[in-house]
Amino acid sequence: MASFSLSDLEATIRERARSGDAESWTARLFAKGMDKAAQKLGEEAVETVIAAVKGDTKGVISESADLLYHWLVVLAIAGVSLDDVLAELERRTGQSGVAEKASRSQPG
Ligand SMILES: N=c1c2ncn([C@@H]3O[C@H](COP(=O)(O)OP(=O)(O)OP(=O)(O)O)[C@@H](O)[C@H]3O)c2ncn1[C@@H]1O[C@H](COP(=O)(O)O)[C@@H](O)[C@H]1O
Repeated sequence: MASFSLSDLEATIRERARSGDAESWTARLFAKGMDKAAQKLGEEAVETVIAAVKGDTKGVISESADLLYHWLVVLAIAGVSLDDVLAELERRTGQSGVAEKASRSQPG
């Protein structure tokens, strides 16, 4: 299991965005704004889909890494944190738990 987390990458992205470093892809993407970042996210999503459909395992891993990185950039520009998304996923888990219990208690 990798010791690196999406939370680590989110922190790196925020730090690089603040740096304004001309060599930093992250800083340059933030400077270009949401339209460019969202476009890159869409491209990486499509490239991931293509790799998956082709059965290209290495491609799926590499494109997924690009996808997650650009997804976190879009989240940051949108002012949304990884925690916000995880909280929503957690809420849904709770909801499905309630739905499952309800269906189990139904007769027949
Ligand atoms: N995980 C990534 C990461 N994944 C992808 N990319 C960059 O995303 C870019 C997009 O890939 P493309 O193949 O589409 O690039 P491109 O064809 O040059 O782009 P366009 O011409 O389409 O605009 C590439 O330049 C990659 O380097 C990333 N850039 C940075 N990170 C992380 O962010 C950290 C900070 O990076 P800097 O901001 O560059 O310091 C790094 O240490 C990494 O941890």
